[in-house]
Amino acid sequence: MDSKVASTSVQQDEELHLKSALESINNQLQEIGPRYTGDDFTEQMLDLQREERKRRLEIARREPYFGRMDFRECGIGSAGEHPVVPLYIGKAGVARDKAGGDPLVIDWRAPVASMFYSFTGGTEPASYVSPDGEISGDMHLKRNFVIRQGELIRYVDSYVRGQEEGESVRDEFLLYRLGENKDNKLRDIVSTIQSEQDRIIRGDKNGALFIQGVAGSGKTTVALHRLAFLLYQYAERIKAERMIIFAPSRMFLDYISGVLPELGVGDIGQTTYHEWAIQLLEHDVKLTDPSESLAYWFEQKRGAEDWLQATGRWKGSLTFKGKLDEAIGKLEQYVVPETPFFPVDGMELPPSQIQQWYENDYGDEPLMVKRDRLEGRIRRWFQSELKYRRVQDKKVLAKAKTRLNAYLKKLPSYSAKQLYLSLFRGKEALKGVPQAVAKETAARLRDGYAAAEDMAALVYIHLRLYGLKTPPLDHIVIDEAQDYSPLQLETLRMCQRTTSMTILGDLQQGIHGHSGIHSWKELTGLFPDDAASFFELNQSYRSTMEIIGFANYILGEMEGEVKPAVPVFRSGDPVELKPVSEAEWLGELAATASRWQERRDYDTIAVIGRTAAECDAIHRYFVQAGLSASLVESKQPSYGGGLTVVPVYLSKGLEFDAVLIADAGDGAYSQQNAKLLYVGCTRALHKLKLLYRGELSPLLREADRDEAALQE
Ligand SMILES: Nc1ncnc2c1ncn2[C@@H]1O[C@H](COP(=O)(O)OP(=O)(O)OP(=O)(O)O)[C@@H](O)[C@H]1O
Repeated sequence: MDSKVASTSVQQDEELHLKSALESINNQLQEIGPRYTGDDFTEQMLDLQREERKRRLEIARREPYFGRMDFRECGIGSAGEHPVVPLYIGKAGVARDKAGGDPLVIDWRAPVASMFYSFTGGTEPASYVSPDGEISGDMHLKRNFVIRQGELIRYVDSYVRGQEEGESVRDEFLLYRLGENKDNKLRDIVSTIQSEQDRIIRGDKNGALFIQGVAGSGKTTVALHRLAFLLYQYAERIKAERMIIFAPSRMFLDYISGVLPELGVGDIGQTTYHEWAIQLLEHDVKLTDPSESLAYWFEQKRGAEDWLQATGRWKGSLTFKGKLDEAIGKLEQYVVPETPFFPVDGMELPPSQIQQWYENDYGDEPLMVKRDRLEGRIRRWFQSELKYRRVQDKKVLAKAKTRLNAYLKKLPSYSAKQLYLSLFRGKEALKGVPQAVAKETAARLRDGYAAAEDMAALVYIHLRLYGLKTPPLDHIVIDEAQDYSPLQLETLRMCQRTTSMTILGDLQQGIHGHSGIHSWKELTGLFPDDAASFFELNQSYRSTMEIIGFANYILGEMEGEVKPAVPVFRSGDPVELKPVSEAEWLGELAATASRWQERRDYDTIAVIGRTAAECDAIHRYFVQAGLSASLVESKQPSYGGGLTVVPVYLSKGLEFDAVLIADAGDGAYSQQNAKLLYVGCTRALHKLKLLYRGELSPLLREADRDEAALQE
């Protein structure tokens, strides 16, 4: 048959199917009556179920499904050989009608839908694990749709049985999606999740799942989809309110804030480690301005000497945790006073009795909780003994009370801040800590402040002394985990009954090496072997082949083991590398940004500077030149898209259709700054241009020799 005729009739069939699906969804929505407002408990529960159904139908009304697969289950059913069944897959599952029956749309997280992602072609049987065991069969068709406002815009067959033509067709839909422009929010990828990503999304709930992924490999996106999957798969066992995402900044949280609602998931906590810590510490300390530390590390040139003196890695290490354990152990020795308690003559409470209560009655409770219970126990002993001895003389009673209060003062009572401060004070100050650091840390704490590098220690002490006062967390996601210390991760582990974490990052983007890890072993080592799994994502989906090829040259200049990113076969403009004189520099930046804005090819454009001071100057010039641009600063809660001027160290995690690196000269990026420059270049989806003043950065000399990759 003529393939054009065939595709016209497929288009018509799919349009008809879409029409009838939308009709069914609308009818079902109309049938859901108004909300129940009475007191009947059963009705209230039914109302909640109706609301949940309505929410799913509303998601489905916007885009009922994005994929179809035709599958024939192996074996013989009651009516003979199983037929080939078309299964439509969408963001939310929808029943065919109010009574249930066959699903009209299958939720992408359902076990059968996993084949849509795991099946990558060929005639081998496809299979999935259903609640009743493994089911296998033959895949006959895999089709992707783009549906907007109820209209079928496009469909692409990525697999048709009997017409396998290698892999090229399969990528067509992915390429179409990757070629789209992006706004200022990360989006869901349910329609194009790749099999390597799907394995992570559907990975086991228990244990710590680590993902090392190159820039643009979809780590953040995958982690968010995994949360949606876990909530669906373990609906009875985990709650959204007990899941939490840790991200590096408020701006980053705003950037990712759209994905979970698009996937129909709400109520998941989203925070930064430091904000969370301050809350856990009940605001007993304030965090010093993080922009001071950023300014220290990124605004001025830092050499090897500064790195050696940095205390962040030490304060986040397991050696330091050992010191904290020692201090807490010492404190524990003083909980039971050495002297007996004599409230009135002849009435004695010996330390051996108190010790016995302490050891036998309070189990594994945190130290200060045990101390408080002990205080209560002593008070009860005091009252009952006075009663038993019928002590009624007011003077004797008053004296006894004074003695009680004096005795109870002997039970040590410490906040995390006080205990931590005691480690840095006087002659007892921790050995191995340079005097200047001890002094500075103590002075800060006395003023009620703690630096970012002190937060994990404070949280650790607090949890050991007081325990977690909120319900334990069901699942934790840590994004940009290469910036975490082992002690930070340990504190989060203490907030769970059973470890269930998704920990993602990229060592090649570890620009906070003064405090973060240098090898994943530093974090994986916290878990027993059977409780940690490690995944690598080496394919980059964000950028064109040209951009990735260019950025890989920078990777080649990094110290230690590096893995080049593998691009998806998506070609775009060659990378541009252009020298400019000091006098031309700002004008050239403005002219390029303005040209890109006028062409309207890009929705988001970033001019990435080396420092905040440089960005400030560029932004002021742009404004004077009449360009509409926004400037990203360290404390900013969000960024608005369009043309943005951003310091490279704040651009981490974000992405832009077009990126202009303001100055890639050797004055801006020396050999030690490979990670920074790599982060900057890998923010670009479709277009990358770099200007440089003076000599080109040594990190780019190899790239500069590759004439084929560059545009003159
Ligand atoms: N399977 C996919 N289909 C379509 N787009 C994808 C897919 N995987 C990732 N992407 C896109 O690639 C881009 C990068 O994703 P994401 O930001 O999650 O990557 P990342 O690994 O966290 O990046 P980085 O470490 O550089 O910040 C996003 O635009 C995302 O939508």
